[in-house]
Amino acid sequence: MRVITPQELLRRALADPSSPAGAMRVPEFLTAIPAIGEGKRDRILHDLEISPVKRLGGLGSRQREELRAFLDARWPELEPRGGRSRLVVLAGPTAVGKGTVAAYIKEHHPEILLSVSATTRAPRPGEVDGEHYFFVDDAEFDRMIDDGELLEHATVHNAYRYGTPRGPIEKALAEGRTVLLEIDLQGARQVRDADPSATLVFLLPPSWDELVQRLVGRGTEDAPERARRLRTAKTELASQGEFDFRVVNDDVARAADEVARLTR
Ligand SMILES: Nc1nc2c(ncn2[C@@H]2O[C@H](COP(=O)(O)OP(=O)(O)O)[C@@H](O)[C@H]2O)c(=O)[nH]1
Ligand SMILES: Nc1ncnc2c1ncn2[C@@H]1O[C@H](COP(=O)(O)OP(=O)(O)O)[C@@H](O)[C@H]1O
Repeated sequence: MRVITPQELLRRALADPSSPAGAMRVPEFLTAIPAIGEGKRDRILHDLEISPVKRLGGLGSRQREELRAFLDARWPELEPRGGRSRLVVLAGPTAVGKGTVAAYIKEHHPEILLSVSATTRAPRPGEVDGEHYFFVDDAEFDRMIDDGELLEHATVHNAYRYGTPRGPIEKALAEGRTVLLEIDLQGARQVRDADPSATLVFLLPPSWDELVQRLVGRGTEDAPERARRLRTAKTELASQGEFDFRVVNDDVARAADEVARLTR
């Protein structure tokens, strides 16, 4: 049987406060950890300013951060996140807001590395090489594949090629950082095959109509291209069951924080 680490228990409690883990009182949680007796338990509660009647699922954001930091500092040797690697994939249908949510995470959770992909498409106005994408030509993209530099790659929307450079990810993971990949469904499947312990998150629109509104509102595709993408979106939505977590992008900040929380 796999032992559930305190970190994993806390993660479950925060992901679903109505779960058994969420209903657990903090003192009970602490004393369930080997090496924490009643004296130590009371000192921790006092230091972290957590009331003994608090349940894990009811912790405020500052308290949960402090509790997590405390656990991480105390048990750095524990395997992170109950056997899952810190490689996290964010996928979802066109215009659901993947780019927007990923940009929010990059700004508000600087501890998470947002992977920069290579692509054969041309830069759009304002896009910076090496920051938004590594813009390469077909020959260079082929070379990267041949030299094994890409963790995954795919042709997206039947147009350009996109791929995830392996080097920066391996370096960040080795440093214990979380790495977020914002890639398409084909790429998500390749990552899962390459690393079954990766965490796959599927971003959902609040409704189909809202998805259509976002695609139209963005104004970056003409009508035939929008129709084509919406057809693809239907098949992509049907694959959401392959993912470990589903997050509804109703509000950017809320959805981004939920994704960031799942990655801990
Ligand atoms: N497989 C894969 N897909 C990627 C990668 N980088 C970006 N994508 C996907 O490529 C698609 C097109 O991205 P982009 O050119 O920025 O245009 P967008 O449609 O406006 O987001 C999006 O669905 C991204 O998720 C990558 O490295 N690998
Ligand atoms: N939670 C949200 N509420 C309203 N509009 C959103 C939300 N998230 C994203 N959008 C808007 O939807 C459009 C598509 O978002 P984008 O990030 O480009 O999608 P994707 O990367 O999934 O194709 C953009 O115009 C963006 O501003």
